[in-house]
Amino acid sequence: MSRKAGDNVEYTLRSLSNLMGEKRRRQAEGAAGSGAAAAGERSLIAAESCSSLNSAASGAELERAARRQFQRDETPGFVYVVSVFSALGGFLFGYDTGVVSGALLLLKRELNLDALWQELLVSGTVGAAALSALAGGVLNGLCGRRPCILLASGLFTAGAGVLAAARDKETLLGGRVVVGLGIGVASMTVPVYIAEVAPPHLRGRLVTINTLFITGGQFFASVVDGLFSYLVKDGWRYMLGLSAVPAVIQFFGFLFLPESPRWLIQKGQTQRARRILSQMRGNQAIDEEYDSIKNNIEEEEKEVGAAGPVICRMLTYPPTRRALIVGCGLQMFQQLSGINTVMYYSATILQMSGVEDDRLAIWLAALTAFINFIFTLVGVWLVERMGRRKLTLGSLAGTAVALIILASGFLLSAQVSPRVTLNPPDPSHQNSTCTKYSYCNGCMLDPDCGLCYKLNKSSVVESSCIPVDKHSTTKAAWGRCSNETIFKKEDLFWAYNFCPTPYSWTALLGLILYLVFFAPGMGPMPWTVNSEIYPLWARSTGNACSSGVNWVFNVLVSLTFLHTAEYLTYYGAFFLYAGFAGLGLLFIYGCLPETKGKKLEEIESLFESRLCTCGMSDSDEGRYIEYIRVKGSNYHLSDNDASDVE
Ligand SMILES: O[C@H]1[C@H](O)[C@@H](O)[C@H](O)[C@@H](O)[C@H]1O
Repeated sequence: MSRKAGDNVEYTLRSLSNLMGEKRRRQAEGAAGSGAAAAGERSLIAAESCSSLNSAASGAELERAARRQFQRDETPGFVYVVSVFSALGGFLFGYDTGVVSGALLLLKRELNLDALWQELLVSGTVGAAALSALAGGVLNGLCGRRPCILLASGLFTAGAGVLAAARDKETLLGGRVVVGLGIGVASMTVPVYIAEVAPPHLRGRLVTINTLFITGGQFFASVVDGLFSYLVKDGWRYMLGLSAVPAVIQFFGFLFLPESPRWLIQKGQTQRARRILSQMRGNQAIDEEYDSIKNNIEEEEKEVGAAGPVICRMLTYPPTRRALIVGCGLQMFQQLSGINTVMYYSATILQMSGVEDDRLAIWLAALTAFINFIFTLVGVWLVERMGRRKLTLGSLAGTAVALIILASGFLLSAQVSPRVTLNPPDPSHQNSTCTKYSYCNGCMLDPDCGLCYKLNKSSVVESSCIPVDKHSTTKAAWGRCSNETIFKKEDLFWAYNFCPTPYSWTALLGLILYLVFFAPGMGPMPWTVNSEIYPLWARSTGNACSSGVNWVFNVLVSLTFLHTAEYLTYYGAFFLYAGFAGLGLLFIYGCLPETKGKKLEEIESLFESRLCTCGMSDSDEGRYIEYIRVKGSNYHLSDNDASDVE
């Protein structure tokens, strides 16, 4: 299972430099100079390895030369093409989850949607994604990754068509459910597929590109929402239908793209697997990789047996049980840190900070999505440099601090919440709860009310808490703030969901910091790590479970946010998420091992020791043991993993 067991490869050079850890390694590399850089030919490296094996400096030279040679064995463009086409699934996941907020603004007017229907259209998709992610595990195992990606793009296309042509809300719900089914299958299949075709040294980066596409899809959706919000009639048809374009491109692209070679080997289709593997590896010989995958599968079958449902085998076999706990835990903490409420709530946070205009708020929300996207790009850059563990820990620590700042912003705003000074009589004589609030804070937390006020310099004057218009939250149901054009001319303001205070910028700062920290690590790493921690026989099921957990917590957090805010107030809700982020930090510190650079077949060995003992072995991080094969046809710079010592 681990490399120890499955290795039948002859190594003629072992570079062992654990004496002074990473620092010393760098010094040695620096001293190697440019002489070694020229040593590119394999034979030359082999010759050098014989004459200078005992010298640490020469060892470093060889190491460097081999590294250069290895890097020259360029990964063929084909791997990138395959990854980008698969990541279109991530783009559609991001687009379809992101676009709905803008579409709803138009839909609720045109189709007269009440709150329940709006909720159904949002959570119908996420709920369907949760179910299909779980079912996707079985499909992936039986039919392979490629048919699942084709199925997902088919569902995306069909869903987009239904949505664009919908005449009533029931059809809309049907379309949203179909799209959700596509999202679920894509979210669990794409990371697995990319991880299986990528070479180890690029795997983290390529899988993280999928999350870059998710956040790219969310950003693109917010721009489309902004643009089509000007098209009041039928604008939503374009918003919801546009996703058919990337879906069709992905579908046709994948008709010509190959199945995962690892899945093929598992199914005994070895000739096809060899052919695809050599297409993916270009000028690098594939024997070693092929053998190691094959040996690994055979050993897995011997060790775990093939009887019973995969999930039962996973739960009874300690290494996969531990991997599953780590994978699901990561996905759970990703959602419990509140990313989707922060994104969803960004427009309001921006309004709190003084952005009065609705359209401007939509565009600024697009800016929020852009920050999420750009900082995911930072994650793509960092993942192979810092490794998964450090990146995730750093990201979650920053996220927790940002949540505390965000919550403090709301807390300060609540404490200086303006008083309600006017109490105009309700012309409809309907008893409304709004009149009972004497501070803006209470008024803002009631989803039926908003504050109508004037500003004297920067202080709120002549304020009243009035019921919100049933069809649009941008105005009051009656009174001074019920006609947008008139009240804006009269220097009146309408605040729904927020209170105007001088501390609102703290929340804005918290929001920006949140995205800056969350996006490079906690956003992509749960997907990336899950794509690599399970052995082949358990990979589909493991990813199905963890993606399911992601979607279930996504629904839970989004659906409970408004209630949580009502009971705990906004700052309470964000303090709660900060608490979850704190727990997540402990979990990740204790339980997440480093998987950077390892072959998928080697990762299982990381879960052989007791669960959550990773923090204890942190001191080993400076230790560096590396095998480099210099004789034979493959150079695989292997891992800095002490468990490889024979
Ligand atoms: O990794 C992604 C990403 O961070 C998205 O921005 C978020 O909306 C998803 O829920 C999450 O799974």
